[in-house]
Amino acid sequence: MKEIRHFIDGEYVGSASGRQFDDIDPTTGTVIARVHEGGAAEIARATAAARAALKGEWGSLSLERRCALLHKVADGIEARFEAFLAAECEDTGKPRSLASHIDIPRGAANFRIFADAVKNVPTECFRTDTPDGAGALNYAVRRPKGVIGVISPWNLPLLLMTWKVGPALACGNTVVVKPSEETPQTAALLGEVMNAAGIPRGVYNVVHGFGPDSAGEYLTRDERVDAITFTGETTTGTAIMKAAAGGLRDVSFELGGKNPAIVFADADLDKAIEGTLRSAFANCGQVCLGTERIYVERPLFEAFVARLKAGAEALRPGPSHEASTTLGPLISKTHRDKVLSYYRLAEQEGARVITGGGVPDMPAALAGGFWIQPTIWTGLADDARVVREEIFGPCCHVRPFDREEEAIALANDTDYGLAAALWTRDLERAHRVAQRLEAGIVWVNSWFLRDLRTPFGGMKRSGIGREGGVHSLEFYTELSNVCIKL
Ligand SMILES: NC(=O)c1ccc[n+]([C@@H]2O[C@H](COP(=O)([O-])OP(=O)(O)OC[C@H]3O[C@@H](n4cnc5c(N)ncnc54)[C@H](O)[C@@H]3O)[C@@H](O)[C@H]2O)c1
Ligand SMILES: O=C/C=C/C=C(\O)C(=O)O
Repeated sequence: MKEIRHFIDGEYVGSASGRQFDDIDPTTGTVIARVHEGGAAEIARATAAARAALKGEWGSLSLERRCALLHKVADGIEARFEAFLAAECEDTGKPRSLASHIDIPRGAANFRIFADAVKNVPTECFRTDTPDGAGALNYAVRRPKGVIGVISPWNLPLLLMTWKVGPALACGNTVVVKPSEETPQTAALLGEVMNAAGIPRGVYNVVHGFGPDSAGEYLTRDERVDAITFTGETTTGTAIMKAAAGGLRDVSFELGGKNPAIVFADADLDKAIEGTLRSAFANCGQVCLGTERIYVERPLFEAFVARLKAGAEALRPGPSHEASTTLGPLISKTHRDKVLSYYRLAEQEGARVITGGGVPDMPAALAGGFWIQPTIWTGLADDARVVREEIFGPCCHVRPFDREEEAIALANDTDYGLAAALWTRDLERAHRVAQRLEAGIVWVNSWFLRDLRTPFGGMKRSGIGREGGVHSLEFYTELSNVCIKL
């Protein structure tokens, strides 16, 4: 049985308590590894190592050298592409075709983009007039924030963890990562790549465990942590904010969503269907940017629903490695029970089930997996819980609209504000509507098309702050202003 240990101060270590938990394969429900559960002792060791590294070789490296090392980390991920791909697919059950195009390549990209950005983003300088006429110079300088606590979710484990670790290290910080208890493997594997790349010990640390009363909560309360960057559920964000408040630690939150798509009658139907099938069902609907509410202009509504139904029913559940697999399972039995409870709720709330609504028949070898049918509903009221609450599964509700103003009001009628998609050939309308949608990211005639230099994050209950490009540098550094009297 594989054993997954913490990575602290450049070494793999077990838990002082000896406590361990199971890592489960979501395609079969079988145990694939035993994982050490970190507690206060492991968090203390990791944060001490991270603090010490700031004062050691890492803290005195030149910017050029630090960025060169981060490119070597990216090289290391690419050199061990198959190992990362196998680990990610084993932990999540997602199709290899998905992880090989999205998750693992972005693991490397998240180091490269910030190793380059940090060298090319200027800080401001002002020449200031003074009464004596000699003037003064005011210029800003960036310094690392210190030790960053990184808490990441299970849906895109390597991508979302490195989306935080990349910029944090590029800015000269050190990190303590608490990956999701559901998906420990790629965070652990990255420790080997860090050592091989020559990243000094203590710069990258990983402590496995859960949230409350476990590694996650201890990390958010540790006095040696200077800031917390978290990706996960909105309710968890609230708990972390309370824990971080004690030490007045800065937070960056990427939280939940209930993202809308608006499809106008003039949209390219083929493109709108292709994009919406991905945004509703990719990663078995476990993407925070995914679409769970779809609004279609009435003349196109019936045709759109029919095409979406056909696309959903063409998805093939199966093991990650099979090329024919286009739909993986949900991450856990607990999460599947949650999504199935919404499937039942939808019918109680009066939904018309266009397709799905249950669990597919799977071959005996996969019968223990957390499989679920992609599901499409129509006919629900705008205040139905299924239309308002994040489900985080392969399901969506489709509703017709008649006027542009109505579509904007419906799309914005949510407590969240993470992402939105808009499909129309009328570019004036695209600009007009996109700028009125209350979402951090709006895609027009596309979805999940990512430029890592752009601001990324949500408003309302979808998050605090933006990361991406210069926005990550804003969070992972402290700015000082120096005023020189000339
Ligand atoms: N906005 C984004 O970019 C984004 C991206 C991916 C996922 N998400 C959201 O994440 C959720 C799914 O992921 P999840 O189920 O892993 O989320 P989650 O909030 O249950 O857990 C996320 C991480 O937080 C840890 N955690 C839980 N409680 C904690 C606590 N009290 N203190 C410290 N750590 C704690 C977990 O162990 C895990 O590592 C969905 O709501 C999804 O929308 C958002
Ligand atoms: O499930 C949510 C996906 C988030 C994706 C990113 O954070 C990204 O593409 O940088």
